[in-house]
Amino acid sequence: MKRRRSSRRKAPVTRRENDDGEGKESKQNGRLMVRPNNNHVPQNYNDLESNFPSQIFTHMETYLPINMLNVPRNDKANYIRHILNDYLPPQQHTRDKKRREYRQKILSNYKPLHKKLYTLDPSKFFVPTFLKAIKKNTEQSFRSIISEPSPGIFTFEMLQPRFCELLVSEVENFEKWVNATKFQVIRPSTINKYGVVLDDFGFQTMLDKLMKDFISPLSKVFFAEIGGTTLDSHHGFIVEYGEDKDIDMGFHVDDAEVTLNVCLGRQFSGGELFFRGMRCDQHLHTISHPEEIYDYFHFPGRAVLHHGRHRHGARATTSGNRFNLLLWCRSSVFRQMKTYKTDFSGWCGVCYQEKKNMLLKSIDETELKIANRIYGLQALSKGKGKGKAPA
Ligand SMILES: O=C(O)CCC(=O)C(=O)O
Ligand SMILES: [Fe+2]
Repeated sequence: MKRRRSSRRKAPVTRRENDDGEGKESKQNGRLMVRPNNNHVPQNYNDLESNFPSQIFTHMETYLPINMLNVPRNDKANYIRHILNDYLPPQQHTRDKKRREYRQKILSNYKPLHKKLYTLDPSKFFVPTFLKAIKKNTEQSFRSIISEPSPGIFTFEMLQPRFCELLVSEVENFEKWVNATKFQVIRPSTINKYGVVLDDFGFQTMLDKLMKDFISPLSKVFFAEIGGTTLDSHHGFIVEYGEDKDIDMGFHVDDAEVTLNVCLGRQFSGGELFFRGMRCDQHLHTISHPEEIYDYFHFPGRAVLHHGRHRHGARATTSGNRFNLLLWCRSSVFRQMKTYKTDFSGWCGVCYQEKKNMLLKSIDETELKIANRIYGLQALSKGKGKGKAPA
């Protein structure tokens, strides 16, 4: 089974070298206070060009030493950036810089076909049922539009047909530009030969809003245990299938905590998603149980929301063309916490079974101990009875 990775970044699943590395590394560049200064109102860093989400800067500002709290914003940003950079391996600095340059090259040369797609307009993008449920923002309102045909797989009507049509034509226009200019385009992941990364040609802000305002409310309810409450970055792309495109997608897990997958059309047959249960890293290659087997048929405008570690693949698109919008939503907090954990019984099918078996074993052992004890006591009292002198 493959682990799908975007060509943009590797899944940071490796454990940090030493547990108190934070303090040691930070000392070289700057210190943070142990507790935040709750009286200080931090500044907004939304417009900052950085490898890290802007909220991290706002959050970390409250931990700055007192003499740093009121210096110019740029100085604070640099101070924080230095500390954060200690956590990035040097190769990633270079990788991120290259990616920024790559994006800049596209942005200054590619002319969008439908500019209105680049700013999220809920009334034009989403179907009314979806909008209404998100506005209400309750588990009940979500459940009224969502079905869960198999545990952890949520499906619902999401995108308007017109929006799907326009997005597909924008993607085709981008592909046309790539071909005409012979631009060396980076595909969405290590597996795709076709498809485009939306974040690379201007959709970053729109997709960020999509994640924050429309996917996070759902993931907070349905994926709280796997980082759904703290989504803070994304990788957004389009996959393209058909005779002259990718045919299918092998069995894999996504480099995401929560994956949104919406079919944009057009006409096609085949292309079903097959799911085979959620697994942690350690149990990625274990067999599936019958109750974990589920096949999903794509339908234009309809979304599937699932855990990134829910093993899946896509069967061959046997005729026509299929375009799907994928948003891999990630949580840096969850990933950091995950490195200190070994038990994922809350969602990994095998961890769950192992924990259950251990529990059953310990119940059996306790019962045996109790039985032995009772038996011992009975034997003792019988023995005492025997030893009694007859009256
Ligand atoms: O083709 C699909 O619908 C699934 C694509 C997918 O799983 C992915 O891109 O990670
Ligand atoms: Fe996937």
